[in-house]
Amino acid sequence: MLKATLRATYLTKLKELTASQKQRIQLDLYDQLFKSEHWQKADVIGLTIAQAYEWDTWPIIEEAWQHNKKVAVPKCYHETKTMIFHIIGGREDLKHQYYDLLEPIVERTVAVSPEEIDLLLVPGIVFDHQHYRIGHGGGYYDRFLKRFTQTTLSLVWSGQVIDQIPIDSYDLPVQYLIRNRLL
Ligand SMILES: Nc1nc2c(c(=O)[nH]1)N(C=O)[C@@H](CNc1ccc(C(=O)N[C@@H](CCC(=O)O)C(=O)O)cc1)CN2
Ligand SMILES: Nc1ncnc2c1ncn2[C@@H]1O[C@H](COP(=O)(O)OP(=O)(O)OP(=O)(O)O)[C@@H](O)[C@H]1O
Repeated sequence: MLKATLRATYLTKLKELTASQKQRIQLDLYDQLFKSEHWQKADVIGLTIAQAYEWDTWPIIEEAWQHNKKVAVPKCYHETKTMIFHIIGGREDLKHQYYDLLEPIVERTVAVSPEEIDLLLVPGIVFDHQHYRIGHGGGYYDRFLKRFTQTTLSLVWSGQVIDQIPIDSYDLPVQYLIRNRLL
């Protein structure tokens, strides 16, 4: 199946999860994440502010802050399809800038280089067993991952995993997947 077809099919699947199904999956994923060594040893976590059909990232952000970890969120530059992560200290550091995405306000926050992010949580719509992913199609993470040498991890529901994604030369897999245990 083509990437675009897979993206559309699985986006629909994610949007069709009921609130309670989604909550069960999320609690399981958060639990595994917070118990993982990757999380425990990371001081700076890179993640996005989730859209409605993505796994909510606010509980992750709150947990990070409670444990004195720093949270870095990307600002997109659509001309170059690149991202720069900024450390946010609260919701007031975010505003809607690019599409519907909440992004850091540049004047209020400090940018970090990729080397300063210990653990990058990579969003995605479909994944395969080799950890390749399909995102929203901007190629933002493909470009970012090319120069990212730290740990990458995605939170994945079993309904989002397929045998094989058709990969292109620029696609890069994530290092670790945390998959839900309960169905
Ligand atoms: N919550 C969240 N934030 C995120 C991402 C994400 O997946 N989730 N991203 C993950 O990468 C980046 C933003 N990715 C985006 C990817 C595509 C388009 C977009 O509008 N695409 C066009 C068509 C593609 C194109 O222009 O080439 C469209 O849908 O019309 C927007 C944002 C950074 N922030
Ligand atoms: N390293 C790169 N250099 C140049 N172009 C790239 C690179 N990576 C991806 N692209 C371009 O970005 C486009 C989108 O790639 P792809 O469909 O794999 O995005 P995606 O992984 O679904 O999206 P995202 O990474 O934003 O979540 C491709 O058409 C490709 O031409």
